[in-house]
Amino acid sequence: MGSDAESLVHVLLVSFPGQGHVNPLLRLGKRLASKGLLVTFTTPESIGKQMRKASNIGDEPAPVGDGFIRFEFFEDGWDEDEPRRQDLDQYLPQLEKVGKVLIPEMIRRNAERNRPISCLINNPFIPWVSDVAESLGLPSAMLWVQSCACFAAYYHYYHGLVPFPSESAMEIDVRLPCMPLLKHDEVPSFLYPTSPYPFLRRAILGQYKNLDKPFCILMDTFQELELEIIEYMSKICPIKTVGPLFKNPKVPNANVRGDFMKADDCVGWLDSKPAGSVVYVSFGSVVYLKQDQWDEIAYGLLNSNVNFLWVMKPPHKDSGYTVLTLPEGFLEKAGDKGKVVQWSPQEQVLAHPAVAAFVTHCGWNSSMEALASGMPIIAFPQWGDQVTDAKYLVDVFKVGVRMCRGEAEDKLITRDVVEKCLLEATVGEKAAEMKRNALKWKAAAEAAVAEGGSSDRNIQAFVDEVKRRSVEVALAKGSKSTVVEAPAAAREGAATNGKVELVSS
Ligand SMILES: O=c1ccn([C@@H]2O[C@H](COP(=O)(O)OP(=O)(O)O)[C@@H](O)[C@H]2O)c(=O)[nH]1
Ligand SMILES: O=C(O[C@@H]1O[C@H](CO)[C@@H](O)[C@H](O)[C@H]1O)c1ccc(O)c(O)c1
Repeated sequence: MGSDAESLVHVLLVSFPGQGHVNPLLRLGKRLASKGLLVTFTTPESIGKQMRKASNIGDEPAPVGDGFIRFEFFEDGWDEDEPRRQDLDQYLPQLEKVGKVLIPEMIRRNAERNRPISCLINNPFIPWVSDVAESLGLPSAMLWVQSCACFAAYYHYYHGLVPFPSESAMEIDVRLPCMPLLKHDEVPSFLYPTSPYPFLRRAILGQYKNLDKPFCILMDTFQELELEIIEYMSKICPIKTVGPLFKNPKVPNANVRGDFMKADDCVGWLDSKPAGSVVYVSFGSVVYLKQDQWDEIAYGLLNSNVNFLWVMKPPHKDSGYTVLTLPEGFLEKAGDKGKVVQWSPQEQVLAHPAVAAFVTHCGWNSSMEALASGMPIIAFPQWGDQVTDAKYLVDVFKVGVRMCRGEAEDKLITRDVVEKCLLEATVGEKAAEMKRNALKWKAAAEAAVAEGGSSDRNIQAFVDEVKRRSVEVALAKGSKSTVVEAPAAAREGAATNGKVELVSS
């Protein structure tokens, strides 16, 4: 590795191996690198393999702005074809067991190669990363990859601060400070007593058990979007909003991406369509609908007569899902009005002038990408944070219409409802109003990440703090020579050029 990269303060980003977790952490990594850090991104090799195949990940550190980003993956201890990876109840404990050994080894290896790590950053579901940091005397931070509203909901649940739906009172509404009243089915659904995903509730709440360890909780949201709840929770936790992370104003190294699948080409097709004429339909990387629901959506799309781009990702072979099919003759009937792909370049799609609205499962990444692209949505949430995000997108941010309330409702949304929602979001006064609101959020998002905006200031403050702490870490370890751009406070009385040189003892 070039000595340029070696002289930079080095942070290690450890990601849960899900697309909705890798994307925001990698985007954060690029942002930190652009501000002059050396960033190493790690996640299990099973995903590393997919990322290398689908994206442009080389062996050398990639230059990003003033810094660099590089990748190192770790083995999770299971065979390549192990089906238990699809069962988080079994996989999360395995990751913790292996990660607690391999991440310290990775940190030691990097120190031996003249790039000592000064800070660890993880995303939710793998809270043990802050235990690793603590055991090695390193500072850690956590990137929360959902909304601040969801963060607050989990926080109040974990500490038992307000009543939540329980077995004895399933349908109670939940009143949280600085938030609209949440109906029982608008609370993150992992908290329902009947949730079929208790392991995800445990995984998220594990993060709250460890919440005193990270010195900073970074959030992929922005001050202006969730003003009151961010101010409220910031008095309780060391929160810094840094989103929307996907909007990187200086577009540094757009080649570094973390897709698990190569995106199909659909931009040429979009180019051939009139402005505001296409509905984009995607349910993210994990949600998988039932065949009868898929059929209703297909007929709703045909009957509405809109142009559509529909993502139909294949299920993982060990997921237990059967492959969805399209109704007979569907593609012929749609003709050039419709295009079906396995994976899309979503950021490009949402920014495309042909796209009028987005049918989304309301994962937080998709929600932020839509908001920050000025894209009205049609909410089709299923579980977890998605049901809360849908509430906010429709009733608070006012950029969408609701097509369903979530998986727990167990209701087939018929083709008539699908058609009605598609038309409501694309034609008429309500559609125009949602578009105006969406464009306001787009402008606010751009201002937040622009130089001097709320998220940009927070990123800069975080980078300065990491650099300041790296000096402390190096002093405590009596480590090898590390040259850092000193933050203003540390510069007083220090060496020239705003640089501090620490020499090994
Ligand atoms: O065809 C697709 C579908 C999704 N995504 C990306 O995958 C991520 C999905 O994250 P989200 O939180 O929306 O949902 P999840 O997949 O985690 O449920 C987002 O960054 C999307 O831009 C994409 O690039 N192409
Ligand atoms: O939670 C999982 O994925 C998604 O994460 C996003 C960020 O937290 C969130 O906004 C979205 O709604 C989720 O779908 C996830 C769950 C289970 C699993 O096996 C995964 O690989 C990811």
